[in-house]
Amino acid sequence: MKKIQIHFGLSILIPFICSGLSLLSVLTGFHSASKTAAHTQWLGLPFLFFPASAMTLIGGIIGFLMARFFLAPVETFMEATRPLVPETSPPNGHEDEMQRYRRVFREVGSALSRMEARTLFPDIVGESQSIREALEALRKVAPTDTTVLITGESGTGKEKMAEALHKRSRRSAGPLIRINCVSIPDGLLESELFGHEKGSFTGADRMRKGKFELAHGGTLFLDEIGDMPMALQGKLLRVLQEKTIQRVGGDKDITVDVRIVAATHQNLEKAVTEGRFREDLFYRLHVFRLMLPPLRERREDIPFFCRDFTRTTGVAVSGEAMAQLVAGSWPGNVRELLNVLEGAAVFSEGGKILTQHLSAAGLMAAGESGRNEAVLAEAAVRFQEKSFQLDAFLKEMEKRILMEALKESNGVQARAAEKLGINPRSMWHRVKKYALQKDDPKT
Ligand SMILES: Nc1ncnc2c1ncn2[C@@H]1O[C@H](COP(=O)(O)OP(=O)(O)OP(=O)(O)O)[C@@H](O)[C@H]1O
Repeated sequence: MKKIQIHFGLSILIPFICSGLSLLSVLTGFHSASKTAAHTQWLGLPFLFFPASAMTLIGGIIGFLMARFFLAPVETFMEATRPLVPETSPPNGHEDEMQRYRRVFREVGSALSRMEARTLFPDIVGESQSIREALEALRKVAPTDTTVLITGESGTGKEKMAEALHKRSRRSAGPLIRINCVSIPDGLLESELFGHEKGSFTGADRMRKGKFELAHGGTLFLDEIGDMPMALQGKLLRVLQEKTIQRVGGDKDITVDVRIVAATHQNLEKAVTEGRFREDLFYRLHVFRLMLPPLRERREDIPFFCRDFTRTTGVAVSGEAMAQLVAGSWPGNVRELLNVLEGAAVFSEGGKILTQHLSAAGLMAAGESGRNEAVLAEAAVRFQEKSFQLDAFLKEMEKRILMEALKESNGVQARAAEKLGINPRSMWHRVKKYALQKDDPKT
């Protein structure tokens, strides 16, 4: 920067020096003329000034051009790139700058990979932080052959994730074979997994391939792995290590090329400590873990499920019904939500789902314990609406809470007041303010 300033200064100084020198020559000429020549020589003085003014002018033009077309752009460029290339590098300043750039690059990078994950898995609904993280993890692990363990309560989408994983893997052209370890009787599970030779047990009248062989070149989804009998866990571990199987009643090793994705709603760590699950198998499966939280912990996804439901069925969900869905407790998670929507759509006769259709479809009101959580969740959803008005929202909530307390107290205001921790007089005022007597005949 200093260099540029010196250049810029010189471009102004040069014309001044030129004009100074010319003025000096004029004055010298003037001096000699006044000493030696006649008065007529004074007439020649304007001609002496002429070269001086010309030189000043030319110097000025050169200086102006240098500043305008050469130095100024360079200076502007230096100014623009100054933060990238610090002139001086004070230890802390430099470090901060680098940290800032690293952070920006990191943020841009992670935003891009999140966007990529979203576009890679269009079937997975949800925009909550946990779903975004799950999709990002899926994006990373899908193209590898790593064993994946998916955990989460029933209905949280474990199988859905396994399908998405297979679709995005190198094995997508191969089969995705599912087996539910809990729904098959213990005695049959081994033959289901590894197949059997003809005559190996009563009823085995022909050779049958097991799920491992059927999944060759693809993915085997072992659902409810936590419920696999201990004896079979050992055999499964051997297969995972050696990548070969033996059919029941057979002695030939058959090589299988299978990627394992296992799922469970159980707490496997606990099962290991309680001796119900083999520790070595747990570590063999636990290479990459995907944890799906229950729907009640990601209520912000519910409007997205409703939107997806409307997109696929054409049945809209009213704002009030949506609020009620968001407030639900959903022990059956996404499966239950989708069932309620489907049932409500039947009651709505293909129109718009209203709150009465939800109750008809069996949606229970949020229980005592979930109420606060539900109110907060509803606030969070409504807050996203453009027309959100805090005062109106708070009034609506107050009215709903008062009604609820009155209902629970059989319309006895003093009891309702006690429940709500307000004095009876304040209750009376509020009941009057919202004209609750009119709405609730019990009061
Ligand atoms: N994120 C999601 N996006 C779209 N659909 C989902 C999502 N999560 C779950 N579902 C749907 O919810 C239903 C239940 O999901 P899924 O069967 O995958 O759950 P699960 O955790 O495997 O249940 P279970 O443990 O009982 O086998 C399915 O119809 C599935 O398509």
